[in-house]
Amino acid sequence: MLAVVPPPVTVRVPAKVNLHLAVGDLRADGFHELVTVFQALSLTDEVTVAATDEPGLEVYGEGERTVPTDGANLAWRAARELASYAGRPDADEPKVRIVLRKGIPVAGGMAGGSADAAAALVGLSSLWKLDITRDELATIAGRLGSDVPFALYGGTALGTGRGEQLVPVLARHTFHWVLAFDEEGLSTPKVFGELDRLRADGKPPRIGSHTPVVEALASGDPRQLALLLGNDLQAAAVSLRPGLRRTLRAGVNAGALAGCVSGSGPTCAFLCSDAETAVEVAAELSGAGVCRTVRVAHGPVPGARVVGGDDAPRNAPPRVHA
Ligand SMILES: C[C@@](CO)(OP(=O)(O)O)[C@H](O)COP(=O)(O)OP(=O)(O)OC[C@H]1O[C@@H](n2ccc(N)nc2=O)[C@H](O)[C@@H]1O
Ligand SMILES: Nc1ncnc2c1ncn2[C@@H]1O[C@H](COP(=O)(O)OP(=O)(O)O)[C@@H](O)[C@H]1O
Repeated sequence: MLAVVPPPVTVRVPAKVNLHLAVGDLRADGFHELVTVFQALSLTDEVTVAATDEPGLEVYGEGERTVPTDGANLAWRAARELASYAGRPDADEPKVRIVLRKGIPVAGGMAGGSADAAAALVGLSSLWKLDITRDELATIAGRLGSDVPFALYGGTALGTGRGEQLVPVLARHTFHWVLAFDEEGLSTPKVFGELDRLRADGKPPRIGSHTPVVEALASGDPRQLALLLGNDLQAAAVSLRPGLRRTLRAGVNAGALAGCVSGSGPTCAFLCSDAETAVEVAAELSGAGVCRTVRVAHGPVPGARVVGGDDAPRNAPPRVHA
């Protein structure tokens, strides 16, 4: 009998930066209540999924040696969750090969693992020809991690709950960013823990409401937005990684409008007035010796999408196996 093997599917998925990240108190379930404004950036990972009888996962690019290739990988967990949701018989070990090409720094506060999970959900829905909506995928995504639903939708969004409940936010125009990657990642739970510790000592002050940030996004004026970037986790990330103070200063000295730690860090994100300035800031920051790598990016961009722009697999016609 002839079995048609579907062609592999490749999905591109964005990193995120938190323009506003207000951390509430620790909940009974171990998570903190959040109010955050996410923006998806043109810094991306690419995830290819292919049907196979020899399941496995390969990682290339940013942090390739530090990313787990076993069942702990978020893309692999996504494959299992989706296979189980779809009632597939291979749900324990889905018959897929997953290849991650990473541009997003690992443990960098830019949600790279979450992005790969979102991309795996989108890629496998297409590979397995599942009749599933993005909202259904978002429910599965929320079980995998607080940041995974946003990576599905992209754009600019307000996140509440533990960050997984999303509503889109209007962002006029494109914003230009410079990203400074640090030598090593920071663990998200450790940074939240450090914030709890600092707060128990009565510091630091909490950032205010997200409303002015939403207004600045609607105005499209980067100068207005720059004044409002705020992240409650920044003090905790800087406390664990004091060198970030120098990086943040260097970006502003190089000509950025403002800088902040992205999420739980240690990546620093610098908002610039336009694309040309971003390139100049990146060049100066690379020479300043305050970080490992510098990247230029813009946002908002769409969430996880099959490469080629539609959900049709883009590769050569199906191979036929005897
Ligand atoms: C801080 C943020 C901001 O967007 O992003 P990153 O900097 O990690 O990219 C997110 O809240 C991270 O989301 P994500 O990385 O998906 O975290 P999860 O897997 O859901 O949780 C990992 C751990 O972080 C802590 N955590 C996470 C989210 C939250 N609202 N409260 C928490 O206290 C908990 O200790 C949890 O066990
Ligand atoms: N696909 C993946 N890519 C990166 N890290 C992953 C992945 N799957 C699991 N991880 C684990 O998740 C941790 C957090 O990774 P990441 O999502 O990149 O950082 P952050 O939560 O700071 O945005 C890593 O240290 C790594 O051990």
